[in-house]
Amino acid sequence: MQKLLIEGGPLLNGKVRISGAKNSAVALLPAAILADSKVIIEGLPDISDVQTLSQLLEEIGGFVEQKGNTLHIDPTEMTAMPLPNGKVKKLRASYYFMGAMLGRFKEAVIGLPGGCYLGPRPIDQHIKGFEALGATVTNEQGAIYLRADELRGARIYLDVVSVGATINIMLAAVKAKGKTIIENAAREPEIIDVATLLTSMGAKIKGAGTDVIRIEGVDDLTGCMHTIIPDRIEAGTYTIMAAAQGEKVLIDNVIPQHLESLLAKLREMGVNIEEGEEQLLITRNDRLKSVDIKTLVHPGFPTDLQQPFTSLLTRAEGTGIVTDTIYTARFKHIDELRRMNAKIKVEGSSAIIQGPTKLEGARVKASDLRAGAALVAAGLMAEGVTEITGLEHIDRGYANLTEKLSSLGAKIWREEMSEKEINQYQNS
Ligand SMILES: CC(=O)N[C@H]1[C@@H](OP(=O)(O)OP(=O)(O)OC[C@H]2O[C@@H](n3ccc(=O)[nH]c3=O)[C@H](O)[C@@H]2O)O[C@H](CO)[C@@H](O)[C@@H]1O
Ligand SMILES: C=C(OP(=O)(O)O)C(=O)O
Repeated sequence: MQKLLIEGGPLLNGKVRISGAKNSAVALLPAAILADSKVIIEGLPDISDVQTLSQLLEEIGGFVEQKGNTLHIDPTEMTAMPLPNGKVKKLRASYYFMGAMLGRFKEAVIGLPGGCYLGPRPIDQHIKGFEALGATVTNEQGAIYLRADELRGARIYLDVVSVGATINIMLAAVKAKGKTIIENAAREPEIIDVATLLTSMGAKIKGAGTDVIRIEGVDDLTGCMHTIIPDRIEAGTYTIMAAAQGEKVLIDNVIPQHLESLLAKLREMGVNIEEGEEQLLITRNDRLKSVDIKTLVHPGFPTDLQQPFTSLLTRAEGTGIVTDTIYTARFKHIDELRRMNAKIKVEGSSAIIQGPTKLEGARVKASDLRAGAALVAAGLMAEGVTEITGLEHIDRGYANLTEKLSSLGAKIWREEMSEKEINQYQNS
């Protein structure tokens, strides 16, 4: 087990290339289950969520071959093998095996998903969708059992705008008989990316990226080749780090339109941003002003960037309020930032940040993926050395983080933890 060390202070300079989107990748891999021949996905991020999903595809009989960042998935020999335990608990997106296996085999047994603990993360809207399509769904000892004699298209109104439910229902509906309409659908770019892959496989989908998605079921889906979109959350994280501790940083392979809400807030703070077609250039402003943010469904401010944004606010002048309306308890990073001398209090679903404060290096723990990103951003700005444990969370979603930040001039490295440190970490 390793820990991450950062000696804060050096200003970041240079270019960082953004990897393929985690939240697309984790749906594209299970989507390959639906094809009757090889699916090739290019530009995948080098993260543990992708490795875990590849292993799950192999567990159900898929043949998966990795060539650099490209994955060749041959789904022809796959079966409806139950996956009640084990790797499915390691990540959130294992829930996409429900929709994809139901779509192909009309049955599936999948353990309840893991992933970042951000407060309760129910999947009732996924289940509502599967049931509307004709499936019987039961929860037995922590595993979801799904079965249908036939899937039939349906009109499904999501009570809560959910990324996972929107994609999962799409996966189950593309091979259902007749027409499915998903109303109050989520509009994240990753949903468009998954719809693009499914369309290349032969699915008939209209409206992905809007709040009404129409799907006309087809009998067969074939293999295809697909290139994944860039990760807007990784891009947003590096943009925040550049605003926090950059001199001149070029973020490459980004779709700026995917980050409009973040860029608007950064500009309001006084961050200098130049937008290119696929690049963002961030140059230093020593005096940033505090702002308030409220997370919302896309295209609002993403909850996944709220935590790193909190770290940035510690160096801005004035009081900033961060309110998370999607995950109202997503504040486990705050106690750790306080250890680093941040002046922050949590009230209900808001964190109130008083700046500017000079952060100080400390021993801190990443409780989840974006809490980890928040601590890395803080470590870059802090005086002295910050030691971060909980790297298994960071590795789920940030490809080559140490290498990328080192190439920008950060003093960052990984070290093996001693047995005593591992015990302390596991008991904390
Ligand atoms: C793998 C993946 O893509 N993860 C992302 C996805 O998670 P995920 O798909 O799990 O998040 P959802 O969009 O489903 O959740 C949004 C909100 O709806 C609620 N809800 C969701 C489903 C449901 O059946 N019932 C229900 O009440 C959730 O508790 C949450 O408050 O979107 C989140 C919100 O942008 C992001 O933080 C995650 O990074
Ligand atoms: C919450 C996240 O991921 P997951 O849904 O995979 O836990 C995230 O990417 O910030």
